[in-house]
Amino acid sequence: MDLFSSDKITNILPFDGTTNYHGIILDKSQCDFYYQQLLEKINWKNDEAIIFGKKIITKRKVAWYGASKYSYTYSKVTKTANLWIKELLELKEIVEKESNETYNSCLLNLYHSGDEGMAYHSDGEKMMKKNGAIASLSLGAERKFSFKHKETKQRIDIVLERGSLLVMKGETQKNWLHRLPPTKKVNSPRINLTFRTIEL
Ligand SMILES: O=C(O)CCC(=O)C(=O)O
Ligand SMILES: [Fe+2]
Repeated sequence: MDLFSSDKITNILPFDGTTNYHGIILDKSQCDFYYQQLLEKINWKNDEAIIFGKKIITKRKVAWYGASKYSYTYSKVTKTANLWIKELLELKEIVEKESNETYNSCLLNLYHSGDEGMAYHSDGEKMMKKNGAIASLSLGAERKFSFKHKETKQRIDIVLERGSLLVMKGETQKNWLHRLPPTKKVNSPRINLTFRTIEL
């Protein structure tokens, strides 16, 4: 985190968690460069899960990367991490410096258009470090992102700008759900990267 960016970092949650919006941390040429590289080089796959005994295949594409071939089973489907590529290691370093945290894995999502989103959930999987920071970097189309408190149901909306960083930490996952709502207003793709720390 540099001296000049720290004053624009704000916790967007009113209580029960810390989610800092750092604003735009990548300039336009970095955004264009990494967006293209990731589109071409990432091992994108449609996500699969078994829900109520039925196989679900998402339109959104996903990929999981990390420092070793971590594997875990979620909704009866086993996933294995791909090994870091150069561009992800570069982005990881930028994000680690800006957030003052470290990460050992990254989940990537590719939303082809505003039709695709992600339903309310929290990211408290067993293999993730408890209350560990999750750093969300956005490339491509700007999208709205929403939080909903698990008890009070209070909602907080934010626009995730291209090249922006949002860092969820502390009790955010315990107390709040988040989602990427689908929207008719967006027709272009977005890539999101969430850097995380997993413990095996
Ligand atoms: O696409 C996003 O901004 C969020 C993705 C997300 O919540 C997740 O991968 O857990
Ligand atoms: Fe999430």
